[in-house]
Amino acid sequence: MDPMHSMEQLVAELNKYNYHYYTLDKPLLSDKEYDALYDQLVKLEQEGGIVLPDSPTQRVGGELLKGFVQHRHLSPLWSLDKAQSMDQLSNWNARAVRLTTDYNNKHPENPLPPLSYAVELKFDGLTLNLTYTDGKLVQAATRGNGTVGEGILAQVKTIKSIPLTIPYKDGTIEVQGEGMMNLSVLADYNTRAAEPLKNARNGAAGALRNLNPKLTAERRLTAFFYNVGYSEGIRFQTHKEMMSFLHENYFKVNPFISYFDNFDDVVEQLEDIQERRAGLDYLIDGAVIKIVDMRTREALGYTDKFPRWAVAFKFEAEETTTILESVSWEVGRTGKITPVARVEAVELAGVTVQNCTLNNIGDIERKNLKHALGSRVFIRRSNEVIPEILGKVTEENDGEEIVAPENCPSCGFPLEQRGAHLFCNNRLDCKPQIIGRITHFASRDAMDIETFSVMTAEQLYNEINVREPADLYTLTFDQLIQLDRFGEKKANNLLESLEKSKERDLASFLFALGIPNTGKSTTKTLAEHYRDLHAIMNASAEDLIALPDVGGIVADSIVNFFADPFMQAGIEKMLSLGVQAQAPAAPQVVSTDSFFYGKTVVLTGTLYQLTRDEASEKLEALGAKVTGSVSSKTDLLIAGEKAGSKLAKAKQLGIQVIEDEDEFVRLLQS
Ligand SMILES: NC(=O)c1ccc[n+]([C@@H]2O[C@H](COP(=O)([O-])OP(=O)(O)OC[C@H]3O[C@@H](n4cnc5c(N)ncnc54)[C@H](O)[C@@H]3O)[C@@H](O)[C@H]2O)c1
Ligand SMILES: [Zn+2]
Repeated sequence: MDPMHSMEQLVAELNKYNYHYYTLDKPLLSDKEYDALYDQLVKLEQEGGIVLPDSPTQRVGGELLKGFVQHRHLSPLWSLDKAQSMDQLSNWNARAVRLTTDYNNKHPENPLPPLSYAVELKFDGLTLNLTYTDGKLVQAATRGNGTVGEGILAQVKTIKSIPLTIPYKDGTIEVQGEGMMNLSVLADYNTRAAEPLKNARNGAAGALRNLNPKLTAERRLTAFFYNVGYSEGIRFQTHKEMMSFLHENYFKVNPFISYFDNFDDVVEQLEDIQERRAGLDYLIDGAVIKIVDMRTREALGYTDKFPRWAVAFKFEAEETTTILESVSWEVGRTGKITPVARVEAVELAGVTVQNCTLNNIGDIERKNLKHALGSRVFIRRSNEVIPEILGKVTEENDGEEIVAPENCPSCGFPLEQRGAHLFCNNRLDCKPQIIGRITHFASRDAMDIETFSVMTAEQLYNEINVREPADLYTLTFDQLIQLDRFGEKKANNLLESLEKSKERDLASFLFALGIPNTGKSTTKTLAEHYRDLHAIMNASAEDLIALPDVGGIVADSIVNFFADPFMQAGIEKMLSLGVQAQAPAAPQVVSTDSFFYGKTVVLTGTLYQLTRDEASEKLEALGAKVTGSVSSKTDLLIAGEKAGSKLAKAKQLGIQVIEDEDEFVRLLQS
């Protein structure tokens, strides 16, 4: 195809995508795919030296929606130059260095200071421009095309963290930030929403560009501010000054901002942010590097589209689209049936994705995926979890139907729907459930039976009829030695590990039983409170609810589990075979002298002199309570290296933080 023709096609295509993304808030492809097409266009334009008049490379943002009043920004809002690799980033820096040197050669009497950089998170939400006159919020607008945006004052006023009045009363200013939906808020919203939101960015953008502010309020948005775009009465010399101004005027500014004199340190910080990304409660799609000195910013100036004094370093995308090929149904150890999707292989965040989770049949309905087989879907992968299907790209029901099974795919038993999930109730005779229960029983945090794996469980099931955890304790050397791949040594090792596991403590034993909805921390609470297996087996739901962290669902699950004669028999059998399930010795009376005594402590980040588990144990021995998340009840945060969102939150809440590991260790010993 001749270049002109492909350029026209690309422009048309990209403009269509822009319209769906910016104007309708309903993207037709992932950012990753969009960016690839966009880069292709930029390349053609550069090679051919021609730019079509309606090329998206020439404009910031999108078209305005009818129905909103327009707002002309007092100074234009810019897009950001992008770097997708370290090379591109170095090029950006080289240009900044060169322009500064040129300037200094021309103005030797008043040179610019050496370059220094601010590194901020690049929030992935909707740009907001707020206008304050004499201290009062008088307008709020989207970025629009950069010059004119849509007035969304009523919508923005529903964001509780945005101040309606500010102390600065010297005429008019405009400040810019990003309207966002926290991921925890999105998850919570989606558990109740008739139509779940596909992602937090669309959740925020859709809510803000909606004519009904009530809907905006329901989405419980938040906003981070990072720029003063226009001001009558105040000038800043540095970015730091500007950020202090925003902070002093009650704007929410992000705590992850750092300043560097050396470009190599900037690069290191980018890696650091990338590692923290998965721990943040909001979406970021990169980091923004800005030159700190305002006079230098003026000297470097702007291109048509963006400032030369800032650059966005884009991280690897976490979202893309692919084709949903088929769905299979897997049976878990509790009998829960999970739909697993097979998708057309696609690269995402550094790995090839082929399997995605669909959670449950309720989710398939809610996400409008019922007729999605063979269609294009959005998938998202964050951190190491298996990617999730977020929804269909188009709204039409143009795919084949995903048919939920009526019978267990493994044992054929009729399935029962409870809530959003399907269950196979044939617990005693459904192979994957049995294998799952036995494997879980043997796992590290449970009975910790060394060398035991799913394969062992299957082999024991197939060849020696092992049907429940209790059967493990009846195994004999003669039985094991007959098994495939079992030599004398392996058989003895397994028997020894089984023998050793009989001494596992009560909490681990309870966890090993695999009570539905009951995790490690709950079984620990149970063991510490009751200190006796039969007391727990006989506890009523009322008693259980009185314990910390035990709610109604968990209490019912525990009671139902122990009411089951099959479980009771299995437990008694294990006890008769020598399993002890003892509570640990009563806690030592601790001295109240320790610095940590009576404090609620959270550990985060990497420690080097001891593991986090060891640190927890020591803290507990000194009378501290160690918890997992930072809240207003936290007294102290121990932040090791690479601490992420917990550290930020603790700082926000004004909680005492120990960041120096040596000091922490010293306090443990004193
Ligand atoms: N999927 C689609 O169909 C589609 C269509 C169009 C655009 N897009 C996406 O949008 C991007 C282009 O959008 P753009 O031109 O607005 O650029 P951009 O969104 O990548 O960068 C500019 C914006 O960054 C925001 N920002 C966040 N944190 C900031 C900080 N700390 N300091 C300064 N600004 C900060 C600002 O709101 C600013 O407007 C593309 O890269 C693409 O990924 C996707
Ligand atoms: Zn079954």
